[in-house]
Amino acid sequence: MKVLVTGGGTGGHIYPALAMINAIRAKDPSASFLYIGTENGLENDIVPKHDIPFSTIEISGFKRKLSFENVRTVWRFLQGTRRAKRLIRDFRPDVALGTGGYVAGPVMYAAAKAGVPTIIHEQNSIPGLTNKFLSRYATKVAISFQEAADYFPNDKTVFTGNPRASEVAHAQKANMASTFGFRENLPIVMIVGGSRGAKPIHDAFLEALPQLSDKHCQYLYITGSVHYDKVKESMSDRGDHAHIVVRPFLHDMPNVLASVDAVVSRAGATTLAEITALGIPSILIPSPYVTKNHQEMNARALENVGAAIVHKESEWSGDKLEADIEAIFRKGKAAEMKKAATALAVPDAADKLYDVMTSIAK
Ligand SMILES: CC(=O)N[C@H]1[C@@H](OP(=O)(O)OP(=O)(O)OC[C@H]2O[C@@H](n3ccc(=O)[nH]c3=O)[C@H](O)[C@@H]2O)O[C@H](CO)[C@@H](O)[C@@H]1O
Repeated sequence: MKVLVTGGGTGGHIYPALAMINAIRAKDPSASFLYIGTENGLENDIVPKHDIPFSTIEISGFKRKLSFENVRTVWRFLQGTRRAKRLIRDFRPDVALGTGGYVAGPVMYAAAKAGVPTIIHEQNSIPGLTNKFLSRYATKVAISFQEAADYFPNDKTVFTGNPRASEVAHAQKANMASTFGFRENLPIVMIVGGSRGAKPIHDAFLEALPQLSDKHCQYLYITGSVHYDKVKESMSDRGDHAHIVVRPFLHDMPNVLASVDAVVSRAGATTLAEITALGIPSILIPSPYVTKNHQEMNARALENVGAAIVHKESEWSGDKLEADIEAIFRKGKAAEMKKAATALAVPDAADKLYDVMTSIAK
C-alpha cells in the first residue's frame, strides 16, 4: 500500500500520523509512505528522524478576521495545492491520511481532487477549521471523541480514537533513574505545556517552587524548546531544586509517560489520548487560545468521569498545583483517577483506523 500522509504545525497533529505510519509498517512491511509538511512546522524537525520520505509545501493559516493576509493565504493555498498535486502525481498513493493542521488543507484537497481515497483524522472534540473544510471532500472522517460527530457528515464519519493511544499503550518504561537521576519509590510528576510549551504553566510552576520543595514528589518539567533558557534562568534565581529535572523537549515521550505517576498539562487532544491510554491521573489547564475553546471541551470529558482535575488558566496558580498534588498522592485520589482514565482509553485506535484505510484504499 502506498500511503500519502500529511498533518503538522504542532505535535498534536504530527504524532498521531507517525503512530499510524508505525502501525501500518507493522502490519504491512512493504507499505511505502510520503509525508508532506511545511518547512516551518514542527514536522520538519520530527518526521525526518523517523526514516520517512518527507517533502514540503508552503502554506499559512487563515486569520479569523478579514485581512489582507488572507488574500496571501488564499494564494499560498492555491500554490500549495499545485505543488501537492505534482507530488501526488509522482508518488501515486493508494490512500491519503490527513491529521489536521494548516498543511493538511491543500494536500488533502489536492489528493481528493486527484481521485485518491482520503481519510481525515480529527483528534479533538470540536474540529479545527482545516478538517471541517476538508470533510466535504474526504472519503471518510475518523474521530477521537464522540462529540465531534456533530460537526461532520454522518455517512462518512467513523469513531476510531487516536492512533497515538495504541502506540503509547505498548510503551516500555524508561529508566528514570539513569536517564534523569530520579530516586526510586518517590512519585514522579510530569509538567508539560503541549508540544510547544505554555508560558502560563511556567509562571504557575515557578510561583509554586517554594511549596513544592517538600520533596514528597519529583518533577520532570518539559518547558518547550523556546521557553527553556528563560525557565532555567528563573529557576536558578530560586535556589536548589534537586528534585526537579528540566528539559526543553522529549523525543521519547511514550516511554517516559509510561514511567510517571501524574501529569500536569494543557489539554491538547493527543496528550489526552496518551494519558488515558496509560491511565495517568492528570491536572489539566486547557489553553483558552484555541479554536472554539476546544481544549476545555477535551478536558471536561476527562473531568466528567473523574479522570482529571481541570482548572481554567485564569484560575490556576501555584497554590492550586500544590493542593492538587496533595489530593492525588496523599489523600488517595490517584487510584480512582487512574481507573477512570483507563476507562476512556481507546488502545485499539490504530487497528480501527487501519481497517478504515484499507477499506477505502485503491
Ligand atoms: C495551541 C494548539 O493549537 N494546540 C493544539 C495542538 O496542541 P499540541 O501540539 O500541543 O498537542 P497535544 O498536546 O495534543 O500533543 C502534543 C504531542 O507532542 C508530544 N510531545 C510533547 C512534548 C514533548 O516534549 N515531546 C513530545 O513528544 C506529546 O507526547 C503529544 O503526542 O494539537 C492538539 C491536537 O489536535 C490540539 O488539541 C491542541 O489544542
